[in-house]
Amino acid sequence: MAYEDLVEDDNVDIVYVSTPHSHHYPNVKLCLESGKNVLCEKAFTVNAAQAKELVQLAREKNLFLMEALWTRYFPLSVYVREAITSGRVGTIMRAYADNSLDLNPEENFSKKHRMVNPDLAGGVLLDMGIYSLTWIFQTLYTTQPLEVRKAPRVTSSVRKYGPTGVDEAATILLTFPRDTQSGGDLHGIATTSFRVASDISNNGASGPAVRIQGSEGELQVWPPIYRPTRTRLILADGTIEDKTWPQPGPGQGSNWYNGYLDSAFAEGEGYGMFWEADEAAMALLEGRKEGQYEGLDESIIIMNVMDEVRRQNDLSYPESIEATDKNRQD
Ligand SMILES: NC(=O)C1=CN([C@@H]2O[C@H](COP(=O)(O)OP(=O)(O)OC[C@H]3O[C@@H](n4cnc5c(N)ncnc54)[C@H](OP(=O)(O)O)[C@@H]3O)[C@@H](O)[C@H]2O)C=CC1
Ligand SMILES: O=C1OC[C@@H](O)[C@H](O)[C@H]1O
Repeated sequence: MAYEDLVEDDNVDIVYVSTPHSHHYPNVKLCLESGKNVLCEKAFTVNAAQAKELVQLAREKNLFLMEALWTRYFPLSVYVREAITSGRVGTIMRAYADNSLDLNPEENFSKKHRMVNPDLAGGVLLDMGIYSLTWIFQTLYTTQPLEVRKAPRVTSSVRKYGPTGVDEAATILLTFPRDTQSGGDLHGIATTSFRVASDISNNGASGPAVRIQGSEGELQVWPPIYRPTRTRLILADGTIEDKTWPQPGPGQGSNWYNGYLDSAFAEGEGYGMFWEADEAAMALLEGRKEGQYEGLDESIIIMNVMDEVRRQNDLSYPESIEATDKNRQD
């Protein structure tokens, strides 16, 4: 079925867009213009200008639009955010987050593969770095009262991938302004790489890949941070709270293949998208127009951060996929 036919179908309430990043903007736009609600995979768009235009369109048409950042909707993430907002770790001050998978890009990806192809907005930042930024944002930004949240300042370094010129590693320092009475500025360090691993052992031996530090304690999350299953809360009074968070699915050893890379990377579990899909369905039933754990304004701010990282490191995609219809007309 052609996408044009799909969006004309009266039986369709909502469309899940899961094409390569380069195609999110035109695909989402087609859906919204045809009156369809949309759940759109990460990274939301190629740049913030595209995200802003889609958000404006969704709001004008009173349609639901949400970035499908599945991690935000896991019970594990709800627990971590609540441990922060309830004050269990004291005044939150700093977070580190790493999402690195030693993917050996030369071996695993042809130059045309969406992970490394600039024409499809390939590169580590939009595909994997988005998860490191998600952890920094959902702990240091989303946990602050809405009215005091401020976009971060950004300093970054990027290493490029020789064969195609996209980014293969990024290190981002984020400073979130916060008033002195509430604890002052917060620092976040987000890292991502195709060439080293958050957990080289693949069994947790490398330790946590997210650390969230407050005045009274620390929260830790074990990799992979896009779909974590293990947390530890350590408090200054000696408390240690270990938890595991099973993901629904056929289970390790089932030989179930998640469709990503070769069988060496089969994950054996993967129904975790249930939670974000459920959120989208609940929003439609309740008449909400955004996801409750990452609003559209926050998705735009995160796209702004990635734009800034690319600007600082002289990284751009072809104009044909950076453009918006608005800036094409100007
Ligand atoms: N949340 C998660 O865990 C994951 C999220 N993702 C995200 O999902 C999205 C898709 O990733 P993935 O499934 O790996 O992508 P694929 O490369 O497998 O493409 C998905 C679909 O997009 C369409 N497509 C692919 N290439 C092109 C192209 N050059 N031009 C037009 N359409 C194309 C095809 O749809 P058709 O058959 O209809 O033509 C294809 O089946 C990305 O945003 C990615 O970041 C990916 C993996 C895991
Ligand atoms: O979104 C994703 O999460 C799972 C990873 O394996 C993959 O790189 C990425 O696209």
